[in-house]
Amino acid sequence: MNILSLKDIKYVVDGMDILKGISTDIDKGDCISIVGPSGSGKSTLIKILADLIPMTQGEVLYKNKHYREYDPIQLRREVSYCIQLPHLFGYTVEENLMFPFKIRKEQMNRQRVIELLERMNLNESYISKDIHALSGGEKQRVALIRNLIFTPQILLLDEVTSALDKENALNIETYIKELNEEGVTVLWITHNEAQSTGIFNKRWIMEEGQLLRLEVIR
Ligand SMILES: Nc1ncnc2c1ncn2[C@@H]1O[C@H](COP(=O)(O)OP(=O)(O)OP(=O)(O)O)[C@@H](O)[C@H]1O
Repeated sequence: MNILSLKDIKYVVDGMDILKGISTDIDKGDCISIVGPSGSGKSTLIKILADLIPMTQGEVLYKNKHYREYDPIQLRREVSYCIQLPHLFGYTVEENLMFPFKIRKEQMNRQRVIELLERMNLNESYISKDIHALSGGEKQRVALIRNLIFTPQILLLDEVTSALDKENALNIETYIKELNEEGVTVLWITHNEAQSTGIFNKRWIMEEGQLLRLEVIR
């Protein structure tokens, strides 16, 4: 089943064609790695799919409906976006992990939070930690947990394991693979070609604002 359709997406800034008309379909359950040289437009495309920046021209359809037909809050719950240098707010890890519950007007499910912390190799004590005391890799993991407390339909990831050591990067990859097997569709910008879990079923190769090639891996 087709979950996302990209129709001739263009993005122009100051007369520069950053994205030059990208069209493709994404099936539910796809796990796609997006690769390409620096400046080829990978992050820009992901931000458009995350509904964070408006495209200059084109359409994105989610479950056959235009993005603009959805309530933006609902869309953000279903299409979740996580970046390399995530923004954590306030002072503590708890404030950040409480946020997804807060916007749903729910009490924090502490058990769920602990389960995810442990899954990401962080223990319960992290809940009360000051975010300013976290390493880059710990911040990346806290941000990822914030995105995954409520499982999204689509997960958009931009270099989310860049600050992690090999073991933690592999751990996250394994977890994302499990989510994918449960039906979450994943688009993941990664420079790490040696992803060892065989997680991806497709690869998009971008160059100069275009989708140069689409490879089917399995
Ligand atoms: N708002 C903007 N204003 C000016 N230039 C922009 C803007 N957004 C993107 N660009 C330019 O568009 C090009 C593509 O940027 P983008 O971040 O999407 O590339 P990328 O493939 O993700 O690169 P990297 O692998 O280095 O992260 C770059 O040259 C960037 O400088």
